[in-house]
Amino acid sequence: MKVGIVGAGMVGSSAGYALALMGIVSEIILIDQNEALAVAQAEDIAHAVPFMSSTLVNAGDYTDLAGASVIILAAGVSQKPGESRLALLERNAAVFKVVLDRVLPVAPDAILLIASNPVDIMTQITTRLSGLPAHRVIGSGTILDTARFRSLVGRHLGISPQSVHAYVLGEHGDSEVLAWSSACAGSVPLTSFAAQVGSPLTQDVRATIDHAVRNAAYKIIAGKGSTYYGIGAGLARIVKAIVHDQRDVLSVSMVTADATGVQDVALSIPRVIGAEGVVADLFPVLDDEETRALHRSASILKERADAIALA
Ligand SMILES: NC(=O)C1=CN([C@@H]2O[C@H](COP(=O)(O)OP(=O)(O)OC[C@H]3O[C@@H](n4cnc5c(N)ncnc54)[C@H](O)[C@@H]3O)[C@@H](O)[C@H]2O)C=CC1
Ligand SMILES: CC(=O)C(=O)O
Repeated sequence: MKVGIVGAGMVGSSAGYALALMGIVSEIILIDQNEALAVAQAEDIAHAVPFMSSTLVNAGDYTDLAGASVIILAAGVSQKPGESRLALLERNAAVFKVVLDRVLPVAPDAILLIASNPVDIMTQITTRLSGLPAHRVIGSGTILDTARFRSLVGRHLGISPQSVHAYVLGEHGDSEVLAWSSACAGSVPLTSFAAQVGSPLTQDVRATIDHAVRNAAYKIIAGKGSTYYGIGAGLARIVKAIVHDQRDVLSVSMVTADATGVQDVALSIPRVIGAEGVVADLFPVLDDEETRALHRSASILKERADAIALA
């Protein structure tokens, strides 16, 4: 099973590193307009392989993507400190036009997995430009925000994040929605679990967690310039669900026919992921405030996606 990665910067190389350590694919091809960077990243990652797996890791050009099952698109610019994801739109849309022109002819059957920001709108643009069915163009969406949410709730409750079943919905960005009302720990509603373990989820606790999840990227970028380990692992997790046809429920972005009354908009909800890409959408039960917030998030994304000219 071959996976291509276009954009061998911090995010692309972190995804390649996570995939190589997991050993779930046979071959990884790294491509970048900076060829020397792609070669160096591939060689560095390949040197980790003997400790963990037998994945072949190489730099290549677009023709090497032939036969790839999944292609991760992580090319483009990233945020400067204080800059929003949406501010990257025009620059990364231009990069994707160039990249897709090279990717699609050689790998028409690959599932495209988008990481570049603003990831929801890049997913919408890629769906439009590629002509592929929406379920084969997946944005990493809120997979990372969901991980951040689960991590903080798990710490508060003193349990593993893997026992927290909670999702972040909507935009991977400022308008995202933490779905508290449907969240569980184990099989117990979160509020009840929190009371049982003596760590109640007060309004203050919720506000602190919401702020930390929503602003995690800004904080990390201010401290070290960019974020990459979290999304690298998240991208590898999505690839695993695809290549093993795992039917995992993950919060990812995809063009969605109707999201709280907003039509044809790419955003995240929990979705079932398997070999064909997204095989089912799962609309969580939300309270009124969360529904309003998701509608607002969908409207923001739809407006920006409709406004971008791709000619
Ligand atoms: N979806 C998510 O949760 C996250 C998304 N990101 C996004 O991922 C993207 C990449 O971020 P980083 O890896 O930190 O940036 P980076 O600057 O380290 O890497 C980007 C790479 O893209 C390459 N590139 C640019 N134009 C290209 C083209 N036309 N063809 C081929 N390669 C090209 C550059 O040479 C560079 O190596 C950004 O848009 C960033 O905002 C970052 C973190 C999390
Ligand atoms: C940069 C980014 O999108 C993140 O870390 O969430």
